[in-house]
Amino acid sequence: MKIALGSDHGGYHLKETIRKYLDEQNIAYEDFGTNSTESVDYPEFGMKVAEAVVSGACDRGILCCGTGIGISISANKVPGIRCAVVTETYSAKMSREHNNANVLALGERVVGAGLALEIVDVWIHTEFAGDRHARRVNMLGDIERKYSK
Ligand SMILES: O=C(CO)[C@H](O)[C@H](O)COP(=O)(O)O
Repeated sequence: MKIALGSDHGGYHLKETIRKYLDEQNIAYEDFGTNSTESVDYPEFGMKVAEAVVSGACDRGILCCGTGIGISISANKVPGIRCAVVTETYSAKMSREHNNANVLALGERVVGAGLALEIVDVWIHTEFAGDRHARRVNMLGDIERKYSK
């Protein structure tokens, strides 16, 4: 599995923590920045990670900003992305099992590093359950197609 990793300045430290975790776990990743705490705009990084996932260059994405919200909204603008903002491990598991979330968003100003890594661990190692959930996820694609030109 290859992870696309990205953040704005508000999520930079958490992204770095997750990057080190991925290194330790021998999980491949591509880091799309940002590379410091200098102020940047989260839509750029949400879009880059989302595009890496929908293109197939990466299998899934992990995004961090201050709250996880802005960067997740950015990613979810890219057709084919199902980005979930998660603050605890139950939702991390469900976002994979039920929603087949292909991008995880975390807020550095919301969750501590320890909890964030537990969330990442659960999220990476949980598979989509399919069955009735596949029908519902397919319906999300129908909504995208309805509103695309
Ligand atoms: O959480 C975020 C978006 O949802 C951003 O990280 C946050 O808005 C950045 O704020 P500031 O420019 O004040 O550091």
